[in-house]
Amino acid sequence: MDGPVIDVGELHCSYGDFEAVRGVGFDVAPGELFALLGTNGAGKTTTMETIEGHRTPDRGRVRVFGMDPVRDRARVRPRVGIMLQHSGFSGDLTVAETVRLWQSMISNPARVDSALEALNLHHRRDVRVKQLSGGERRRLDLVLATLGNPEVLFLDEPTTGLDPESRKATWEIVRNLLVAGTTVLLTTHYLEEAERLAHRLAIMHAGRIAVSGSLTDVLATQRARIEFELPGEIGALPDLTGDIRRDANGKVEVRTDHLQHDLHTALGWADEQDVRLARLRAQHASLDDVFHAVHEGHIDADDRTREVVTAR
Ligand SMILES: Nc1ncnc2c1ncn2[C@@H]1O[C@H](COP(=O)(O)OP(=O)(O)OP(=O)(O)O)[C@@H](O)[C@H]1O
Repeated sequence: MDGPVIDVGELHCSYGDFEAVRGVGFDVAPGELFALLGTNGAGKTTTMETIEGHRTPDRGRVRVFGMDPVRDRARVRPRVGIMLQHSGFSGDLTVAETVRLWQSMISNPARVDSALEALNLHHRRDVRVKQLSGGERRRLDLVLATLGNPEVLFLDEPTTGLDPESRKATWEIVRNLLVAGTTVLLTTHYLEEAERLAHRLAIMHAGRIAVSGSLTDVLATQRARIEFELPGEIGALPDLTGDIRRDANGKVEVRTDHLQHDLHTALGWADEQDVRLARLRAQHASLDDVFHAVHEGHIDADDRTREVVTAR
């Protein structure tokens, strides 16, 4: 389709007097994975549920395939797969019975066997759902969400509670879905998950998007860092473009917009002074740094200069 698959603008949602989502806006292009990150209670699930059509917003725009997910539910729902944080299936049914039950409720379902094989659950088909491990249960949730071959998949914390191997297996499945052209909206607390999977991402805090864009854009909102240690007898410091701080133990930290230039200068200075820069590290900002800055309020959604909007 032309235009975004998901289009959200100035979205506001409340629980009673409490406004949980305060003017959120983003769009997701066909075949793209967009990740919503954020602190606990930031409003990710509320935003997701509103786009899924489970909640009517106070105000703002929500469009999926250009349609209103609440008003046009009958036309939107068959094209969408949803993996909730907690699915409500009976634990007494076996895995195969659960998949068959779900299959009977949707149009265009995949075959039970191939769906279970894809997520390595085939050998567990006759086990009751309540006897599955947490990881197997999450994989079953993913089987159910993808059973109708959806064009758009909503994944709300799909790998929470999974061990590293199961998490990687889930990422592989999501990657295959992306290759097949599925559009994905993901919420996660795992920064690595967003780094590995997302084409674009947004970090939410207190109901707002603090920063959004491609990973490169988001990382560019924070300065790079150079760290080293100097012996106590060296009082001078190199003349760098970045901000330099030195603590009582001789540890030096530089925050800079010009990593390569300042690193070059620092190394030249060390040569001239004949000093060793012990424990030298130079690195661009990580997603963890950006997340921390958002959490600490150093990136504010109202500070529009910090918001990065990318043109695709
Ligand atoms: N049913 C509800 N009634 C009242 N307040 C709610 C309800 N559901 C969520 N909230 C509040 O709305 C805010 C946003 O919650 P939401 O679950 O959307 O955040 P989240 O970013 O998904 O959080 P988490 O990462 O912890 O899952 C939180 O302050 C939460 O306490």
